[in-house]
Formats: sequence, structure tokens, C-alpha cells
Amino acid sequence: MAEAPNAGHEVERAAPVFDAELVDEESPISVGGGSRWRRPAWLTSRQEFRRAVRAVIALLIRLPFRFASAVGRGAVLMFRVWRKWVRVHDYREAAEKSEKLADKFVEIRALTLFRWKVSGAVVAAVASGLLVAYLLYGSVALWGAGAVAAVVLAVAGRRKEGAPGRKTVLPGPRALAWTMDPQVLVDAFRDAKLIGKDETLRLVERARRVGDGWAITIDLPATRKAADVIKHRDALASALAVDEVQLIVERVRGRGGHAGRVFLWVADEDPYSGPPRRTPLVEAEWWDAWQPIPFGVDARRRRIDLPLVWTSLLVGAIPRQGKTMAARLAAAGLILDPHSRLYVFDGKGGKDWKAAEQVAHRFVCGDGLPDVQAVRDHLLELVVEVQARYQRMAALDDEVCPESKITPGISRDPGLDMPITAVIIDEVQVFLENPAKIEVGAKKIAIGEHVADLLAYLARKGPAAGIVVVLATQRPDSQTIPSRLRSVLGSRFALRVMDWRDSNIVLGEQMNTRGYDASALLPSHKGVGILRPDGDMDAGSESLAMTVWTYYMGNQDWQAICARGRALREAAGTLTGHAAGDDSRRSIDSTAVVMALGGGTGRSELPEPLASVVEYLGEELEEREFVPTAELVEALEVEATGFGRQMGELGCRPTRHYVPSEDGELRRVRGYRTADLRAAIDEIKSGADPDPS
Ligand SMILES: Nc1ncnc2c1ncn2[C@@H]1O[C@H](COP(=O)(O)OP(=O)(O)OP(=O)(O)O)[C@@H](O)[C@H]1O
Repeated sequence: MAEAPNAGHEVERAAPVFDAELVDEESPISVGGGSRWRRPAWLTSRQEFRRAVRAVIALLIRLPFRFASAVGRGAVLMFRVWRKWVRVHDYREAAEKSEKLADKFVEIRALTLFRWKVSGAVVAAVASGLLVAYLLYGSVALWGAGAVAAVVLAVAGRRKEGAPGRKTVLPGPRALAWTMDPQVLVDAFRDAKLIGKDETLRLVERARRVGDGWAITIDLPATRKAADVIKHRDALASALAVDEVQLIVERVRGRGGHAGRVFLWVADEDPYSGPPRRTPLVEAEWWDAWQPIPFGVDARRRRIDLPLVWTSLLVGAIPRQGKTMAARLAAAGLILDPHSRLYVFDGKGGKDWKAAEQVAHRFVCGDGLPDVQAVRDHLLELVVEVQARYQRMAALDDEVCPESKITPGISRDPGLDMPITAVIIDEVQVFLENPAKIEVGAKKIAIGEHVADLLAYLARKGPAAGIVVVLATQRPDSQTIPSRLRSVLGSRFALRVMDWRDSNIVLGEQMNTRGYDASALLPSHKGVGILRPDGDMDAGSESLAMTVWTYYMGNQDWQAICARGRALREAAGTLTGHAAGDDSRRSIDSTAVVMALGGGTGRSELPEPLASVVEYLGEELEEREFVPTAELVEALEVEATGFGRQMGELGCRPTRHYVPSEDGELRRVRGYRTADLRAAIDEIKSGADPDPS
């Protein structure tokens, strides 16, 4: 008979086969042990080692108690077994069931007697055996016999899997190194329904330590999308048994990245706990406003910079979450550039912005009508300034101004007088909600509405002319920040808000369905928010949005930065306006401003409810394809049937369209095509009667 190739040799055990397989590695790495030695989890880090040592000590301390209780349980168990046997329990029960107990009674009694005798004989035999052993070997024999009996009883009385009262006892939380095991990951992805039962993951890189956590890159099965993993991060965190704040999921983009490649990072502990980081601006002698401003760090403690020039920023949060701090961080970078000009308006009227008064070209602090009027006047001044800048840039040499956009050179040339100018408004809702009526053009409107129009203009037309708008609000709802203003604010930062609707108002439509919901942030995480950078910016181009923990800038640091900003301006000769003691307001040609705003206000001469729909949608009237009726009814607080009828009378007929719902599923809902709305508006404006048929 032919000999098997391995005969005579020790059989080599195959490594466990895992579903996950490794790709893109030059030398394939065994993911499940095999011929290569894999470091046990407790050797992977000092922390894991300490955890393992603690677990061993705890086990040793508990061991005597556990042994004693197991022996006790074993003794009781043995006694019960013996009693059942001696009483001929099973025979007796069977006879009872078949109602033949009386017939069998004599038989049972005889058997019971016999078993008692056997028991007595065994006890006598054991006792005499022990006596003989004692006489031969002394007390050692008794101890030995006692030990053997204890072990037998302990084994009999050990707690078994699934036994009632069995407690799950784990030595602390699951080790993260264990969580990063490929098979655990595959199971977690399956449990979270991110991959099917028969699908598997491909590991691009094995788990490795990155910062204070574990990182792993994986490829999803074909047709599965990284965006869905980001969206269902909570489910994955639950399946991996980690807190969702510890789990960072990113899509790998650019070279080597694709729609199905996911980078996972699991922090050892809450990445936003511990002392906050001080802003590096404290150490900066000065700052170039054209450079992105140090804003905060992400979960992996990587610095996140926020460009401000050519864009704008909206910060929204419920009170006491770090909104003012975020706005002051953005302002600090501009304060430290002596060539930038600052308009600082604080609707809260507290001390938060007081220090900025010494550098601000225009400064308003308070929520009274005179304050709102002052803000309106300063914004009017800026609108005129923007118009003038465009005219001046058009007249400039092509070499100085190649594309009707401000450049660093232009912004720093005192002769051209076009410095980077920031409008920073804290608690902007105070100014936007003021209902006092004023005359604009030929119409009377609320001053707050006018402020919104001016800000919308500045955020839309201002960036290319060097205007930066930074708005912070504790009321991020659609009524307070009209969509015509919101839609033109480039970067968004949402700290904790009340619900997903408010989060979407700050971050943009449907952001919650893509996995970005600022209402899920923890109250204890002060200064932590979701940053959705402007699409044009380089920073953050890797992902749509990211969680950022803003730098901490204590009051003293803030005051020091403002004082430094003043000194820099004094030295550069750029201290102007309020900071230089000049509070005179420029006389404004309001007709020019009204022209600039396109008819004076954001409202058109449209009948209701179309006028409100247009106002609510703002720029989205152009950007969106479809708007659900339910959304309009909720936003405008109107009654649905009446609204539908009135819209019909104005020539706007509803239709059905698929839109993604909150859970990401596509749902067919009733609503209006924006193209139909635009056509109806054009028709009304051109004077033709709307066709209600
Ligand atoms: N990055 C941060 N790290 C740690 N703590 C922070 C951070 N940012 C803000 N905080 C703390 O959060 C609290 C609230 O901050 P801040 O005043 O900026 O909030 P706010 O939202 O502007 O509040 P309000 O609505 O009352 O004006 C402060 O005590 C501040 O110290």
C-alpha cells in the first residue's frame, strides 16, 4: 500500500479559515494565525497587558471562594442524587403514574431497604478504607482523600453553560484588539446588515495601532457602498460593542480609494474626553487671513484648519455648547492679520465679544432696536462697498486682478483699500427676528427681514470681493435663518442641536440620512460639532463632513489675541473705524442698495402662498428638483388641503416623486417640481393669468 505523503510526520494543523481575506499586500498576511505567529491580544499594547494582568489577579482572588461554593453545590447535588436513588424515585414515580403503587409497594420497599444496606456498606467500606489508610500513612491520607473528594464535588457542582442564574462575567470590557479580529469584523458587518449572510469583507490592511486606537481598512463586497457604512455607523458600533463616539468610519477617496473602500478607526476610549486643546493661535505673533485658520482637532487628534477667505461660515447650536468659542476661533485668525477689517456684532450683548472692540472697524453689542438699526446701517455700508469693489476690480489691470476676484496682493494694498473684511455676528437671530417695520424702496418690511436680505447678498456676492460672513445662532430653525440666507453660507458647523431637523438646517438637507446628525452629539462634549466645509475648500475634501473638537480659547487667551491684533494694526497703520474712535456712519445711497438686492427685498410681488414658498426655498428654488408638500406645509405652518388648493389656483400642480427618507429608503411622496414652480412664477410675473385648470 502506498504511503501517505505525511505518514510518519506529525500532522500539520491547518489555520482556522476566515471569511475575510487580505488584498493589496505585497506579502500576504495570515489573518487567522497559521504558520506565522500572531501576537496574543495582551501583548499588543501596554494597556492590553495591564488589563490582562488585572484580570488574572481578579481571577486568583476569586478562585478560593468559587472553589468553596462549587464544593458546597457539589455536596448538595450528590446528596440529592443519592436520595433519589435510595428511595427508588424513578421506579416509585413510574408506579404512581401507572396507578400501580399499591401493587408494587412491597417490591419498592424491599428495593429501598436493599439500597439503604448498600449505602451503609459503602460508607462502612470507605470509613474502614480511610481508617486503614490513616493507620498506614497518617493524616496525609485523610487530607489527600478529602482533597480528591472536594475536587470531585467541585467538578460536579461547577456552574454549567446555560444553567439558571449563570452570570456573564467578563474581565472588563471586550478588548479592542479582539474587536479588530477579521472574523469579528465580518460578523459585525453581517449583524449590522451592512453585508449579506453569504458576503465577506476583504482586508486591505490588517488592524494596526494609529494614535490612541485601532485602524483597519477594508473593501466591501461589490455593489456595497462605503456611504452606507457611514450612514449606519451606529448599528456597526453596536455590533462591535463599542460606543458610537469611539467608532470613526471614513470612505477612502482619491488614489487607492473607491466607493466601497472603508477606513475604520476605533478609539480606545471616548476621543472627546480629557482636557481640551489650547488654540495654537495663542502662540502666533500674527496670522495670514488667507491661510486656513486652526479650528480644532478630529477624533484622531489631527488638526483641522478652516479656510475663511472666499467662503462664509454658519455656526449653530443650542446654548452652552461652544458656539461663541467656535465663532471667536474663526475671528481670532482674522484679528491676528493686521490687514483684515472686522465688523463685529454681538446680539447677546454680554462680555463675550468685548475684547474685539479694540480691533473692530464696526462694533455693535446689544439687542435693542438702535442696535439692530446700527447693524442694518453697517451692512448697508458693506453692500455698497461690495458694489464699489467690483467696479474698482473691473478697472484694475489684468495682471493685478486676473479674474474679478480679490487676491492676497489686492487685499494688502492700502492704495486699493480692499482688505479682507469679516462680518462676525453672534446670536444673529436677534437681528434677524426683529419685527420693527421700516421702509425699503417703496415697501414696508420688518427690519430683521432686511438684515437677512443684506446678509444673503453679502454671503452670495461678497466672498469674491473679500467679504467673509461668520454667523452664529442658537436658533437654527428655518424661520430664523431664512433659506435664501442659509443656502449661500458655504461652511457649516453644527454643535449639539435639539433634533435632526435643526441639524439639517445647519448642515444641509438630508445630512442626517447620510450619517451626520448633530442632535446625536453628547451634552458633555462641549465644543464638539460636525463641520461641513465649503465644497470649494481643500480641507476636508476627503469626506462630506467631519466631527471636530474645537480648540479651547479661554478668556485670557482671547483678550491677549485681541490686544495683539490691536498692536499689529497700530504698527501697520490699519486701525480704523470704531477701534480708532471713529463711529461716524457713511451716508448710503439706498436706491443703489435696493437695486443691488434685486428689487429691495427677498420677497417678490407674488400672491400667497407662492410668495412664502419662494421665500422659504430661496436659492433652493434653482438648486432643488423637487420639494415635498409635507415639507412646505410644515415650514410655512399652513393647512395642507387649503395650501394645495391655493397652489393649484396659482398654476402649481403637485406630482409624485421619489425622495430619500430619514432612514435612507426611497419613498414616493407628493410635492412640487421646482421647474413647475418657476414656470408659474414667470407666468405670474409676466402678467399672464395663472391657469388653474
Ligand atoms: N472646545 C472646547 N473644549 C472644551 N470646552 C469648551 C469648548 N468650547 C466651549 N467650551 C465650554 O462650553 C461652554 C459654553 O461655551 P460658549 O460660551 O462658547 O457656548 P455658547 O454656545 O456660545 O453659549 P451661549 O449660547 O450661552 O452663548 C463654556 O464653558 C466653554 O468653556
